[in-house]
Amino acid sequence: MAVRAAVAGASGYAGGELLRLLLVHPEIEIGALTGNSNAGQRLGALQPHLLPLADRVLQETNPDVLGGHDVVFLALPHGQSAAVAEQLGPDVLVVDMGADFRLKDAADWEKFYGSAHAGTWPYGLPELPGARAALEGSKRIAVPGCYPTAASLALFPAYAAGLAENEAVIVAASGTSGAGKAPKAHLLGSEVMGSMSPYGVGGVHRHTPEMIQNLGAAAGEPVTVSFTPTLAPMPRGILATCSAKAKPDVTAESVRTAYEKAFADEPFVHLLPEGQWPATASVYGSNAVQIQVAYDAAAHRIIAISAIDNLTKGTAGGAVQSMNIALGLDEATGLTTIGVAP
Ligand SMILES: NC(=O)C1=CN([C@@H]2O[C@H](COP(=O)(O)OP(=O)(O)OC[C@H]3O[C@@H](n4cnc5c(N)ncnc54)[C@H](OP(=O)(O)O)[C@@H]3O)[C@@H](O)[C@H]2O)C=CC1
Ligand SMILES: CC(=O)N[C@@H](CCC(=O)OP(=O)(O)O)C(=O)O
Repeated sequence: MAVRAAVAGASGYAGGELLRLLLVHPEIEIGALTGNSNAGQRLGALQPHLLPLADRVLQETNPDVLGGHDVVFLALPHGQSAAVAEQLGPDVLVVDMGADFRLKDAADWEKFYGSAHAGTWPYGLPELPGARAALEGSKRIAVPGCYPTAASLALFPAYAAGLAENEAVIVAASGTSGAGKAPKAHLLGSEVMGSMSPYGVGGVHRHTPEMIQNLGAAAGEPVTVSFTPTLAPMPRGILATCSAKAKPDVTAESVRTAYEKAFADEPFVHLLPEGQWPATASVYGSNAVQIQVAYDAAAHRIIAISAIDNLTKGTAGGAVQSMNIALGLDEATGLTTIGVAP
């Protein structure tokens, strides 16, 4: 019997990407689609690439509309999910693509998001140590932020293997869809095209505590993270350049071995052959993650670089992958590692 799934936030970028994936998922039947300011609109007017759903009309986001489904995806601005989720029954699988339930530390939440902490749900990055076990059979999933997905996958093997000192430096470039559909002055075409620019500099970006949480868990001790996001003139993709000082006695060989071991059985993470480097174009529209790692002997640092599609593995693909695990389906059901090129 098909799994009925509702999508709240179906007019947004994350909701649209999720629907693109759910339309080809063999176990899913798409139920209610909701919006906010666009409630009452045809989906075809908002997401013209989702042809099979073009005549569906967006409903309002409320528990009456979202109830009665097996799975409810919340692709809402952060801070909006908790109120909706608490009105959905404990038997419904709720997958929050926003930030509301990602952080364990309430003080971190309050500092970076400026509101009361709603709680903590099993974290939807299955590749992290112990994450799959927490997702199996769960009725609540917190999908990670896009930058923490890219950065945590790039660096956790170094920490889990005890190869890196407890400070990491992460500089990541994101495509503009990471900022959502709502118009923003710094995202006007003429501001973004042909230029790269940093933002959220100096430890203030809200994804910093999420990276600290993930890398600290892998290390088994606190890790400090200096994170600098940058905006790149492309619609999709994240390239994260991550480094950490190596512990004494680390060698290029020990680093390579740790990464090979960490990703040997992963269906979506591809540790590239030595000499080949990740590129956002190679993972466009796919749930794949490309990773390469190097040991800089002169600086005594481990350098790990990852590329993801922020809307696929960074949001909607990660959500579907975690949903599959929670439902007991094969983790890769409905997902592809095949990209679009050029
Ligand atoms: N874009 C990305 O790469 C990533 C996004 N995410 C997260 O996914 C979530 C959605 O992001 P994204 O799709 O980019 O954002 P968009 O701005 O593109 O879409 C937001 C969606 O939420 C709806 N919405 C807005 N306000 C409310 C409200 N008060 N109540 C109910 N629905 C509301 C909008 O409806 P309407 O259009 O009808 O007003 C729209 O469907 C966010 O939490 C975001 O942080 C996570 C990882 C990466
Ligand atoms: C380019 C850009 O603006 N990116 C977004 C991150 C997108 C994301 O992952 O957002 P959530 O944590 O809210 O899910 C930002 O830096 O705010």
